[in-house]
Amino acid sequence: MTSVLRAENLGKRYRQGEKEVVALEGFTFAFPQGSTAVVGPSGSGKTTLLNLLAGFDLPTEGGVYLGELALNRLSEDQRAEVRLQHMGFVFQQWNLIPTLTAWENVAFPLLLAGLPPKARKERALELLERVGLLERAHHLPSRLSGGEQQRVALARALALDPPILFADEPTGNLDATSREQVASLLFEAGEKRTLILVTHDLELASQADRILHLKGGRLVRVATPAPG
Ligand SMILES: Nc1ncnc2c1ncn2[C@@H]1O[C@H](COP(=O)(O)OP(=O)(O)OP(=O)(O)O)[C@@H](O)[C@H]1O
Repeated sequence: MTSVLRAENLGKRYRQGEKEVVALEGFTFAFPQGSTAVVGPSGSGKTTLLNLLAGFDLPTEGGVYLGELALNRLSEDQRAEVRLQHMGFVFQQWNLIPTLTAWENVAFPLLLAGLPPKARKERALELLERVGLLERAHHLPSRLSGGEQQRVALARALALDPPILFADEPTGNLDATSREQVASLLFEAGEKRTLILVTHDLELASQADRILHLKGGRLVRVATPAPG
């Protein structure tokens, strides 16, 4: 198994007036290929961890490494470039651009990456087909259901075929049927990637290859769910 993303003794403290909040402490883990769910009570550091792993935020201790690359030694612009090239994101709020159609939303990262128009459209339509939404390609997000919007968001996250995929409560706003559809597409996409999934939903987490339990900012347990 190859490990592309690694956290070493990762920590984050926030200062709140006189007080210091330890959001994450001593987190060391190498994320292998496949899916890793991160669970824990509210305030246990899940979002903090995701923000550090993706380089949205910088740690107060330790580091995040993508192969040999130390993320915290890079500038904000360089980290944004690393995200564009190596990471895809699916969040609870779909964050689709409301004025762009489904395929244009999916094609947006391809535009940022400098692909020519024809290649952008072809790739976007191929991705929409993969998530079962080809016939919705020309719809604006407002004309799509929550589950459909989340599938568009997943297609967009996969546009540049990133080796790392982050998902934060990706099924949080969905009904049971859409939840299953999105979960199955997500885990399928995660099989050959490194999928890092933050969730409160233990049923969703149990479909991952491994589950990291955070408590009070610390990694307290790494569990492997029983297959099936
Ligand atoms: N910007 C900030 N300034 C100060 N404290 C913060 C900040 N962000 C997070 N914290 C604190 O760090 C701790 C961890 O927060 P975090 O959001 O990572 O937890 P979480 O597990 O994602 O919670 P939830 O499940 O509710 O989203 C909490 O005590 C939180 O109050």
